[in-house]
Amino acid sequence: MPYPRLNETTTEKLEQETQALSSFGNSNLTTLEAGKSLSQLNSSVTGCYANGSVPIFLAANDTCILGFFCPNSTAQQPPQFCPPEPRCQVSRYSRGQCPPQGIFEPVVCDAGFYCPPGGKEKIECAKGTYCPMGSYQPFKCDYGALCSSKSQRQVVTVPFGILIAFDIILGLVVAIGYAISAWRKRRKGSYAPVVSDYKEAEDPFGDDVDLIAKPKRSVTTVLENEVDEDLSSNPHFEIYMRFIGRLIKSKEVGLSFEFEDLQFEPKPGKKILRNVSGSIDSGSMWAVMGGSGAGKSTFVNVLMGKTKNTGGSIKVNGHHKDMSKYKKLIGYVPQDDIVLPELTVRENILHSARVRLPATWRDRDIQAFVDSLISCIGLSHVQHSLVGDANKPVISGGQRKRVSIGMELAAVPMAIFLDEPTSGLDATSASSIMRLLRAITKLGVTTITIIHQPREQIFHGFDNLFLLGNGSEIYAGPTSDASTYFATLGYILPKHANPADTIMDVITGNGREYTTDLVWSDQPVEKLIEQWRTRSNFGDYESDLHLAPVFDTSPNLRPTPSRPVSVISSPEQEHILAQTMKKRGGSWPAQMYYCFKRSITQQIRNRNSFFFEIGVGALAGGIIGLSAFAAKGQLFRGLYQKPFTTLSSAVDYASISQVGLLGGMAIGLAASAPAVKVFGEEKLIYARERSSGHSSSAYYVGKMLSVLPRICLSSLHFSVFMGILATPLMGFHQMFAANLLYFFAVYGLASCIGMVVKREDGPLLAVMASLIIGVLGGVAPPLSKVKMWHLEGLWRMSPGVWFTEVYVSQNVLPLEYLYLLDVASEQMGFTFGQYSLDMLMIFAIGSTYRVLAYILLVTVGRKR
Ligand SMILES: Nc1ncnc2c1ncn2[C@@H]1O[C@H](COP(=O)(O)OP(=O)(O)OP(=O)(O)O)[C@@H](O)[C@H]1O
Repeated sequence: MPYPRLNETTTEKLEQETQALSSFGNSNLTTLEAGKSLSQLNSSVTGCYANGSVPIFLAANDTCILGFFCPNSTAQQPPQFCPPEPRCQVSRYSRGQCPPQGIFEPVVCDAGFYCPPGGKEKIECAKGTYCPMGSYQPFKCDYGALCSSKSQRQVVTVPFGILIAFDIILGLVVAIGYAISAWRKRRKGSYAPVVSDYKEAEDPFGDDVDLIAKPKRSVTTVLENEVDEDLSSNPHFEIYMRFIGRLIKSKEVGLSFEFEDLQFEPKPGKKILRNVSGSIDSGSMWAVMGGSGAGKSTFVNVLMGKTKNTGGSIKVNGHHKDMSKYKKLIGYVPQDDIVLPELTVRENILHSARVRLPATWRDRDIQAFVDSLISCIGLSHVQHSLVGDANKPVISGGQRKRVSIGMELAAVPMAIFLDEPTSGLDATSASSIMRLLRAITKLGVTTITIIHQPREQIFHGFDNLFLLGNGSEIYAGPTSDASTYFATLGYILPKHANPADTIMDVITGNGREYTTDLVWSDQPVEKLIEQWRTRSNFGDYESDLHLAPVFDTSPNLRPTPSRPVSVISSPEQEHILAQTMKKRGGSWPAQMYYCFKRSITQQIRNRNSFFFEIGVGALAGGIIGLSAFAAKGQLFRGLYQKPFTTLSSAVDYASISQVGLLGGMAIGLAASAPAVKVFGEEKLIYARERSSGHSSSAYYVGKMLSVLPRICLSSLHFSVFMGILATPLMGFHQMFAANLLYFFAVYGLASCIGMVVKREDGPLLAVMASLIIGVLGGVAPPLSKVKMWHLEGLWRMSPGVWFTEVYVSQNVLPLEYLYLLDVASEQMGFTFGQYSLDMLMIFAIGSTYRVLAYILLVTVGRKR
């Protein structure tokens, strides 16, 4: 609305009003800037439109503060405030503006215009600039922003262009990635060439033998004399064995275990392992058998150092050592298949090989080794298939089990523990896996396998048996002696039945049908244990029974020469072992890189969740932007600067704080659920890798870096849509940076939650936690109130409060000349003008979450 300039009509009106004012009496006149005496004011002309309205002089001279339009005031007629008409008052309280109530009343410069200092002019905002309400000079629009003439806000377009470009690039990268992987799959269909590369040389790594003298039994000797025919006919098997020969040069540097009176009693009175003693020679193959709940897994876990024994002792190579020291040389195939479902069979095994084999191996060799291993475990035809999981299976359960075994074999451990490796496998696959294990045992690898119901052929493949019942040892010794031993106890194992089944019946207390009337008719498990402890009957009955050998040696399995179960380790061998351990495992940067790469692959394979997260970010930004769209960028209104404070409308401290609050909460919603999965879904795989010597920090850093592109993209989508619609005054780069840091913090927080809660509870709890830090943004309850409660410190521990402070501060500071910001700051509780500190604190809190997440990762991983 054009403001009336002095003309004849208004002059007349003013004169009338002046007279009326004189008749009213001068006592009604007041000034805010008491620069004038009443006599001076008497001589002034008042210009309120409403009859009888008495103006308040706002200044003693023609003062017009920045951002105001004072077209009519002069030195003689200083700016005045006229008491507003009721309708004007309502308008000021609700919309924040009302036309001037008098001719000398200043008015804040209209949006879309700017009023240069002095306030005498109101100029249209030119194209390429924008003028929010109360501008005294135009704000320059960012490059490419939509700013027509008379714009009161800028609509940024460059970030939108960047976003589209990123999305196109992302789409192309994904498409190219798929094309490459499809091409690789086709190419890898016949990967035979690597075989010929390695087959011809007797020892392709000859000079690499820096650890030990020649092996007792060379790979060639084993290959020629001690391997079952069906294995040796596979050309890949030879390659595989030669690779193993590269690492395991001699039986003397293998791992042997001696244990005495091993006990595990997690709580008083609950004995899981009771005084288990024995020894396991290096390069021997043991089967651990017993009924369900007999303590087999516990025994193996204690032996490996995964579970701390509560009594007894374990020696490795004759020395009392911390078992965790040997983790790089020990392989463990858990009962459950802990594999990454988003990776292919080959990728799972290759990752394990890359991370655990010596850093000196060339990647080409590692790949060739993995190819040969995959062939040996019968997975060549599915090597490029995704592993999948129980919910979305891609390969069969038996194949997944073989992947799990392959991941350990790929590390060429010196001792391998397997918890029911054949469960879920068909008889042929089970035999083939056990043959492979037997072959590597002959090269010096100690193999300890928990096994249920092995078929007869597999049973005979074990050199030794360890039988457990109720946590106690029932038998430990050569498999071939077991029949004799049980005979001494009065059990005759039928010749044509599977001895494994018969033994299981006996040691679980169901062996009545195999008893002779020579001795006891039936023996409870306790009796068997007692017999084993005393062992006196063994010798007594042996000669009387004249037992024919019960176990036939399978024609497919060659007997292993029996060895004395004793271990002597020389200082030289200890040194060799120490050197071996040092050399095992990829370097830290390599491990980190492989984890990073693997995680990126997982994200690409999980593209739906990736795109969903980005889409939710865009949607959340768009919704918040829409909610503020109608305000046209005017998200704050404070009290005007002195001396025009009296002209102030109702303040609006809520809009911009709410944008900050909603922004924080929306980021929490968009980011927390996917973030919780980053580590939460992989706790088991991490624990498995960690127990095999994988660096925790390399894993963590690799994972963390891999989600940074995702965080950036989500933040960009969120910021662009919010920025375009809400058009806040703060620069886009500042808004993006704040959002990015807040995404970073939420990811950290959600990672912590994911570490400690159950997988299924993670997303919900992470969302709740991120909403809580958002609510602690200092908006409701306002930070000023929180300060009164002396709880500001608590609030300041949340990134939400710093984040909201950035939003509020950066949106009000450009209008600092117009509004009383110290009053606003006091009312709201926020401190303005500490952008760097605010950003630093969001980053610091986010980083603290990250450090906490790392500590939790290591702690939780250690417990598993
Ligand atoms: N840390 C522990 N705290 C309490 N009880 C435990 C603990 N570890 C194992 N147990 C209990 O000890 C018993 C033996 O468990 P373990 O897993 O060793 O048996 P298992 O012989 O491997 O059985 P299965 O063949 O069924 O896998 C079980 O009853 C198990 O619940």
